[in-house]
Amino acid sequence: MDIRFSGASVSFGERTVLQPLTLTLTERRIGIIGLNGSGKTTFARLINGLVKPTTGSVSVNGLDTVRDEGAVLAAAGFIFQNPQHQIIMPIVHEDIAFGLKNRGLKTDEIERRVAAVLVRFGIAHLAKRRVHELSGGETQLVAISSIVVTGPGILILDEPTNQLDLRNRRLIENTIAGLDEHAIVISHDLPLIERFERVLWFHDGKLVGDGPAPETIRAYREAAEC
Ligand SMILES: Nc1ncnc2c1ncn2[C@@H]1O[C@H](COP(=O)(O)OP(=O)(O)OP(=O)(O)O)[C@@H](O)[C@H]1O
Repeated sequence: MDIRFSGASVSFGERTVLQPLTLTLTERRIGIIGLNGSGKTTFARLINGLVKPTTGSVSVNGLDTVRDEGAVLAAAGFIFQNPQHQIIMPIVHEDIAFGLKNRGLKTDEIERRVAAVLVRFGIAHLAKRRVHELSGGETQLVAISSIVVTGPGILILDEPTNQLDLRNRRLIENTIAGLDEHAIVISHDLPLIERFERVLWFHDGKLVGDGPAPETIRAYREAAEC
């Protein structure tokens, strides 16, 4: 993974919500922390081109998020804060197959890939269930599966343990730890990211901390006085 921000900033109208940023991301596990409204989601959305830089540029494995929009979307999958918002089909199996059907894959290839991902995430028994009847943790696993099945090398997860109980939170924590893909995780759940190789801390649209997880989390806790 090679993600490069070169003087990338984001403004909405007159308001700059992310100050110009130049950095390279290569680590397998990267956490993003900061108070509400500090720019975390905007930063993460820049990576897969859901938000375009107002100044500068962002590239993913040499692909520019503006020029090579489709290829960037395929390389970096985004799992939204509320997985309900990204689930499109009513049945688990159909939802996981949806992205592959859209890409025009043959039926047997779709079946093979969906079956593999269901087994990989331990949800084969849920294949025929209605998505809206699943628990929070199960829904999150379906959302992750629906993205992973399309084969991105990078996963961006926006508050994946938000509103999960302790058991489901642990399930998602273990799932993230076991991912073969690179993972960039936005979280207010600091223990979730405490073993990550690198943590970025945003405050008021500025990157104010960037380093190994223990140091960055400690500085963030001290600043937030909690
Ligand atoms: N499309 C948009 N139009 C206008 N302002 C926006 C837009 N998207 C985000 N913002 C503003 O940019 C700022 C940063 O938002 P962002 O969602 O990146 O923060 P965050 O750190 O992810 O917050 P949270 O922890 O609450 O999810 C906020 O003030 C938000 O209101």
